[in-house]
Amino acid sequence: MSNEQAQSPDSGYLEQRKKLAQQKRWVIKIGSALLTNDGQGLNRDGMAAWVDQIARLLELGHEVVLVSSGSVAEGMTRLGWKQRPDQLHQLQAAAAVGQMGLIQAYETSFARYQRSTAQVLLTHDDLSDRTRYLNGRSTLKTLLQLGVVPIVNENDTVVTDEICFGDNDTLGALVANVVEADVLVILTDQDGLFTADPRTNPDAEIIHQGLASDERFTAMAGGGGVLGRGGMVTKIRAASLAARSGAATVIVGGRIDNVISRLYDGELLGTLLLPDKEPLVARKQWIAGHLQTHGDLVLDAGAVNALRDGGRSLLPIGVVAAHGRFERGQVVACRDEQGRLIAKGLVNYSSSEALKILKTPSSQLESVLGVVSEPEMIHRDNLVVI
Ligand SMILES: Nc1ncnc2c1ncn2[C@@H]1O[C@H](COP(=O)(O)OP(=O)(O)O)[C@@H](O)[C@H]1O
Ligand SMILES: N[C@@H](CCC(=O)OP(=O)(O)O)C(=O)O
Repeated sequence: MSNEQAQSPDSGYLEQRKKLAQQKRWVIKIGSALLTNDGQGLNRDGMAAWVDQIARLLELGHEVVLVSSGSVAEGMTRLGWKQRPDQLHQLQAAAAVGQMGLIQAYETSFARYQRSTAQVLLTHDDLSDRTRYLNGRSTLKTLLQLGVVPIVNENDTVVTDEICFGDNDTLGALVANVVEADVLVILTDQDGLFTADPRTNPDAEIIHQGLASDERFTAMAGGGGVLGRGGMVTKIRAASLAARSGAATVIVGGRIDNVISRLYDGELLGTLLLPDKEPLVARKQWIAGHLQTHGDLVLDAGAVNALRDGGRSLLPIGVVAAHGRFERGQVVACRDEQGRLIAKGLVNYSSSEALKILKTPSSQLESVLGVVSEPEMIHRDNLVVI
């Protein structure tokens, strides 16, 4: 979605909203705070109402991937647990039990419209591995072509970071990148992003529109509630991740009557965060989407400038230190000497080789390493400046 109007806050809000109806591929993320009926199992009425609206979008020729939380809460109900357990393996067990109920509820609800659903359980690591990423992408795209609604959640049985943090927002953004969605809708328990957390600041005002990269929003965003836990911080970060593949993000209250349909009809609801840079090609999105990198390269000031301003490759001569263990072809973070993240990229040398060629001119690589495959530490085609 284009951002021409994003810079002029007073004009064009409604113009931008009208464009939502033209967006073909939607990723809709429904958060725990909404799905879990204040901890008493799934909010089935809410789910049925969102499904009604999604069915309308599908009927109108749009494609929808649903990213849904709620497995832990449903699992707790099925297991008769009143309190969210502290122990990780119990949370994971609850998620495994509850995922059944979650999928059953969606399956039944979409069946009213003769729509099939598909369960897709992913981890961030799956999306960091190039082969799994490509497999995941083709499966999701095939499901969309078949008119099936993929319902994505984290694979909580095998990962622990996300379940602790309670963050499906990032997963929603990564899925938006994978399927190259046009719009990411994040349904939550507040009407949108406010100037401060409205739970503690009754005077806070809603932000109608902005740029996904605007760092002021991160400062306004606080953590989450009891059931959902990532809070607004993860939603803002998700908007900026989604923007990398050109998707606009709407953060909006899922309890607003007919919210998805009304957004589609161009009503000024929630917060629209627009992408403000050209979308990255798919390979670069995949690199940028890596939340965990395999190691760090520390760059001198000249190398930082060459990457930032010159769009150049990273040469070994500009690398002053290498940390961590990585292999050729893995994603590493590039930092300046103060530790700030500058870029991420696919490295041409393993960590042991990289340590041997720190600050080395490309012409001398062969004498140090014996053989030289590439003169660059990271080629610019494999580098994303952050
Ligand atoms: N600036 C803000 N604007 C709106 N909500 C905010 C803000 N800062 C923090 N929040 C909190 O974020 C919560 C939503 O996030 P979260 O609890 O993780 O929900 P979900 O399960 O939908 O992801 C809200 O209940 C709200 O209290
Ligand atoms: N994957 C887990 C937790 C994910 C979660 O709570 O995320 P969020 O909805 O962003 O607060 C679940 O389905 O319960």
